[in-house]
Amino acid sequence: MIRSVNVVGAVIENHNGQFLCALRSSKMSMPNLWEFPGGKIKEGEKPETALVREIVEELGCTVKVGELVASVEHQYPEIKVNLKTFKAIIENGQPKALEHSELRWVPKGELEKLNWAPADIPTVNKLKGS
Ligand SMILES: Nc1nc2c([nH]c(=O)n2[C@H]2C[C@H](O)[C@@H](COP(=O)(O)OP(=O)(O)OP(=O)(O)O)O2)c(=O)[nH]1
Repeated sequence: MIRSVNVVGAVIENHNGQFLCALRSSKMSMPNLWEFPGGKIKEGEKPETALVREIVEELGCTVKVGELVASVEHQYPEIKVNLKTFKAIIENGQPKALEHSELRWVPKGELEKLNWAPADIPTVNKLKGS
């Protein structure tokens, strides 16, 4: 059976034009790859609601979700990921790496130097060209 998951990721930009990048920990699936923080959408949940929930769980802060950046279907060897990334701004709190091994603010010109989860590349390319 083809396994597929619907996933949301947050593109969070700060006032210096840097983007919040998160390194998946060695305990997560796809370990040691950079991603946009977020996670799986639950059955019946709106993508925007899922993103707010996941950011509280992973970063301990609340965000306001904005426009869609990219919608990507990526087939990994064992799973198909449907990833939607959204712009988001922090409303309350400071992001903390509650589940990731590292958080890093990266200017857009340096985003492509990170070792990204492959499904994230179209989002990185859109930001680079924006
Ligand atoms: N969160 C997130 N996941 C991504 C991105 N790119 C990408 O390929 N993925 C993949 C990794 C995982 O296979 C899946 C998301 O799973 P996850 O482990 O982050 O989600 P979750 O927190 O809801 O998971 P769980 O621990 O509840 O099972 O999507 C991304 O930018 N953000």
